[in-house]
Amino acid sequence: MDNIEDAFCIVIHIELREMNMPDQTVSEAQRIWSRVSDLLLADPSFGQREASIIQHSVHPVMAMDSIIVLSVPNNYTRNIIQDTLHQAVLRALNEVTGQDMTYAIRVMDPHSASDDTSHQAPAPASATNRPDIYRPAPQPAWNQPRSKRQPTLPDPANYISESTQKAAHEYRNLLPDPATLKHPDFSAVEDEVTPRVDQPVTLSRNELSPDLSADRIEPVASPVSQLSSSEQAQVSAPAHSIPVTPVTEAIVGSQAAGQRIQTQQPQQPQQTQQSQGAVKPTVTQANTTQPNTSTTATQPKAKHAPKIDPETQLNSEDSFENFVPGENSRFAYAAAFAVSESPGNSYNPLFIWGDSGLGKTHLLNAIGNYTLQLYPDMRVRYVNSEVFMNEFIESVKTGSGSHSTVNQFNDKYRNVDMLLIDDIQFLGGKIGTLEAFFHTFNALEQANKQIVIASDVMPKELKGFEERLTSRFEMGLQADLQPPNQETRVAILRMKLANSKTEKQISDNVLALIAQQFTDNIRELEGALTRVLAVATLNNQEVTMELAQQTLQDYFVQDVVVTPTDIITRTANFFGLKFDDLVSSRRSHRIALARQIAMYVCREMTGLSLTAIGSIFGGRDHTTVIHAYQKIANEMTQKMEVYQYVNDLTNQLKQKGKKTNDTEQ
Ligand SMILES: Nc1ncnc2c1ncn2[C@@H]1O[C@H](COP(=O)(O)OP(=O)(O)OP(=O)(O)O)[C@@H](O)[C@H]1O
Repeated sequence: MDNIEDAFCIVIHIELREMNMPDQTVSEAQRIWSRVSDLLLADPSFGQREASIIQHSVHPVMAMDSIIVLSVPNNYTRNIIQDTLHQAVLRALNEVTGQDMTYAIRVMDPHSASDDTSHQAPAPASATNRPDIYRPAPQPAWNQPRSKRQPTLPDPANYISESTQKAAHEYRNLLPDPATLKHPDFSAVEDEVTPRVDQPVTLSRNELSPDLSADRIEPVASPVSQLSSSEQAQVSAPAHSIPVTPVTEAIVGSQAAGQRIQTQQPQQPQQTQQSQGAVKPTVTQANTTQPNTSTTATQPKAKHAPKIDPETQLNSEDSFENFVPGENSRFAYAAAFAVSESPGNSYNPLFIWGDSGLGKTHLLNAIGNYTLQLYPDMRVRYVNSEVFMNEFIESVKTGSGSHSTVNQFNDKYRNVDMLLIDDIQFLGGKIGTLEAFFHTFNALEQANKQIVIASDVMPKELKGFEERLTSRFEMGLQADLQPPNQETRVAILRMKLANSKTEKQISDNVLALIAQQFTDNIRELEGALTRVLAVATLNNQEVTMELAQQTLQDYFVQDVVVTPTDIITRTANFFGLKFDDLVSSRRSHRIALARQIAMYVCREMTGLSLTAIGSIFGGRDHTTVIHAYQKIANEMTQKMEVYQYVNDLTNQLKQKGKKTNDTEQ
């Protein structure tokens, strides 16, 4: 019998006989499978993933006549056996038994039969009486040593739609065999895995905040002296000083995204006439697209605030389900999916890189969220590298380098099963933090814990990183994200529209028009959709081509120089506030609204990371920025004045940016 499907039919008959299944059929199956798996594991053509499946995920149930019944935990495992191991299993069975033997697979989780009921044998009535045979092994915690782990993958169908799963598995053939990837040799660093805090740590110059002049830097004692100069500056900065150190670094980094940003500490703006009192924003939109206060358009339902899990720091809103894979991102998407399904086993580290706004953070969060759905016991942590650095420096600062605080930091990032680190490029030249990250990386890699890294450039283009680290990044799988093509951009817009909860319809022509104008950055694409929806909703109009064209006319002029200082200054002026109000901790309604609008515009116009924006606004957390961004995006479609503030502010900034450009040319 060479058709595996026939075997499944036979299994149904076998199942009926299982109630009286003689024990020797069980031991016979175990004997056969043990030898078959030895043969398979000796085959060098199989990768880590297959080896792991053979060793841990396949359990012999019984052998009878010329069939062996194997149980696997889920459809995913079954598919891999059928797709990549089928012929080899048949060959090995024949070799071991000396006869034309075949196999049948039973998927243990009954729910996972959803996509193949024709193949699925019903659970035998005797199953509950034969726990050693029919029940899956107890679900172990993921922090157990790897050798003791049992398969725990529940049915993905419980968490993710069939179409998403199908797409991810379809693209999987784009991925290389994990076994072909080189893996780092850790022998050289074994002794160093836990850095000693009593040894000098060097902080590099660029870990110093550029706006902190050297004479402001107080002498620091060991182990602070082990940090780079910019890290030292942060350590020695008085608690009340403005937490700008990481921000300025990020700002410099953001130039890659085509923005020119000031790095010095923003000056308090001159009091202008405008800033003496509240200034009503000037309306600059053409009449047809002006939000109309007198109309009561259908209000979209308020989008709930993003949920950032305090423990994992994952944003629950970013999933594989709401990520639209296109030609530009299929490889990264498939790799991300594979890593979620088989963390630590397939591609480690996974290095995702691409320009701003192309979905790196989204994929990182999707990996974390999906992994936790599949493996609820796993310890997953998302961190932006700026936060990583701040926490590292804080650990040195708080305990004056004592073992306890540094160890707490180490524990936090080493005692995880999956570390997702975003914007790694930010650590360039931060010698002390890079050292800490190097050891974290090694500790995790050695323990087969999954590491996923996001960056705006590929490993070998990372600036300020030692070769020992970039070479490690290169040893996993690198997956890039490119700007999406027109078709994918339209698909993304369609999905964002569906998820926006607005009741407005937008024709394909209009979606195509928006997609044509925003080609390089999906965040901008989303921003454009938000504006078009806002104007239509507030005017109670349909979204016509004309309305869309007019709304987007001047939206995001290319090559405009916009700095956070400009944005904060102008927003403060708009609201009759001072620059300092927006970066202060004050929370009056007016200040909070102005601050949220300024954060929204910063996110849209500067390409700064969430963490960088949070730091600029008085050291706020990145989750505050996400909240502000989504709140304002939502309110723009509901409140005319919010739309106008944002629109006028953007127009003013663009005008100023253009002038600056013109002067410089
Ligand atoms: N393929 C996609 N499908 C749906 N939404 C996407 C896709 N790619 C990106 N997005 C959305 O675009 C926005 C920007 O994505 P994200 O923040 O992940 O980009 P990024 O590459 O991390 O940018 P940055 O480097 O500036 O932080 C997010 O709202 C994200 O949900």
